[in-house]
Amino acid sequence: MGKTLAEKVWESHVVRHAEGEPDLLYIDLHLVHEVTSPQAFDGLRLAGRPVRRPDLTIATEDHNVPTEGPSVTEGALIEDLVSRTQVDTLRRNCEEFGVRLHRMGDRGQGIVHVIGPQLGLTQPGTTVVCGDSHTSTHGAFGALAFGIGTSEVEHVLATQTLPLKPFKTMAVTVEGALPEGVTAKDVILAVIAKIGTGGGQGHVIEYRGEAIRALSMEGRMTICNMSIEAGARAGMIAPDETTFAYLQGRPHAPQGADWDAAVQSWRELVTDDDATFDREVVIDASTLTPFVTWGTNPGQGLPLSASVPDPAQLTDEHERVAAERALDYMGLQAGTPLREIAVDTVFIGSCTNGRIEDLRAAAKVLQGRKVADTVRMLVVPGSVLVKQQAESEGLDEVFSAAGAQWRGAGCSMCLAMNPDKLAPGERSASTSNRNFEGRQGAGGRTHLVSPEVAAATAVVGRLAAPADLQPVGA
Ligand SMILES: CC(C)[C@H](C(=O)O)[C@@H](O)C(=O)O
Ligand code: SF4
Repeated sequence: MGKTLAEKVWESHVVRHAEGEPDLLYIDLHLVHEVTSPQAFDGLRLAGRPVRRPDLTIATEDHNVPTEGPSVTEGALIEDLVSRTQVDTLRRNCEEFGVRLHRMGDRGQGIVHVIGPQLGLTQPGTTVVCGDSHTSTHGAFGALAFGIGTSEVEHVLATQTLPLKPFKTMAVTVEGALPEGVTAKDVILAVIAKIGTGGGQGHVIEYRGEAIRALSMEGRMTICNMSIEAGARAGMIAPDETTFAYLQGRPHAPQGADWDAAVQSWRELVTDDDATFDREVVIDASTLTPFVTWGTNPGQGLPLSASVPDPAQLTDEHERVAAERALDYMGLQAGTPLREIAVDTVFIGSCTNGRIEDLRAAAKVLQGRKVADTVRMLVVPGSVLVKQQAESEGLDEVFSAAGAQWRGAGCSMCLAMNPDKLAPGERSASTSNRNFEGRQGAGGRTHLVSPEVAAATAVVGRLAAPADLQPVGA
């Protein structure tokens, strides 16, 4: 019987298989950041072990870094003591164990899931792990990419292998072409709303179909990034010409004859025609529209044209209670049109939507327009290279002229581990991936949106799509 893409990558990495035991898989790339690595390095130290493959391990500072102020512009110490300790600990660990680290201020620094692809480290058919749930992002290249816990981080540091339990396979096929103005973010928010936050549990999702094939690599990363929000272990997209074109010439991509050989083998990385999936979901792309969340999990989303749902109409008891609680936390009334929800903060950034195409899309909406007086808008590039690219295209000037704040690279307001936070009761439209209670700051309220919707929302002051805006100059 044929094999799925995920099964092919898995099987090519098994270094030990024994009946009734997890397979031991070889890991090609281990990404490290400051939050989930300290105890792992402590464990190595205690056991007197080195890092087995420092050359396959790469670290960056992202979650705890401020995105403005002297620590960004002048290399001053991070003011917050907890954040400073985390970052300093990573620096000491990387120094001691010989791991490459992209520190604040380096050209290569940025969010862990932005820098791997950007450097050409993330390649088709590889296994990629990181102590971070959004490692699924790298699956956009046809890599099998998992988030792991801190004890697993230690295992990979020590052995470059990882015991993994078998997974189930799921296909999400998005058929047809996306309508004008509908983005990768809208697709994945719609997928999660359809299958639920537990819908992918235990599965590796492969995204397929014409609408997925038509996406750029960055759009594909946005989709795979949020697989974890559907409960999946990983998300994948088979590599194709788009993938190869993105990778070619990147610092760590193969070169010359090696490149040709690599592309030839990468072409094999497709699900066989006669392979079967444990579960299949089909979505008609033509039915999709800009999508926003109204609740406190990423599955509580609806088309922007809809209204806040009435929990009383939900038949599932669990869903009803969750919706009631979400509306209470979010300060929303059932029946309110989503377009009437006013926000005070707009955040563009994160490993979901902090890449150059996201910034271009937002700048295109803001060009010649102004952010509403009632809104503060943060635009945070996912990496220093994204920042430099954006500046070379003049995007920073578009953002600044519109009244948005142009920041340094990092996770920023995606999660409240650095100074970029919502105050209690504040409401954001955010291009990040999680809208949990307190995610962007205690008491903060988050609506997940695409960069285009975020930018239009900043202009209007209420949830809006670019199509809702007056033409510039009108
Ligand atoms: C801090 C880290 C462990 C966490 C994750 O695993 O995803 C963070 O990146 C997040 O997005 O919530
Ligand atoms: S940007 Fe957000 S989701 Fe991505 S790694 Fe950072 S905190 Fe996690």
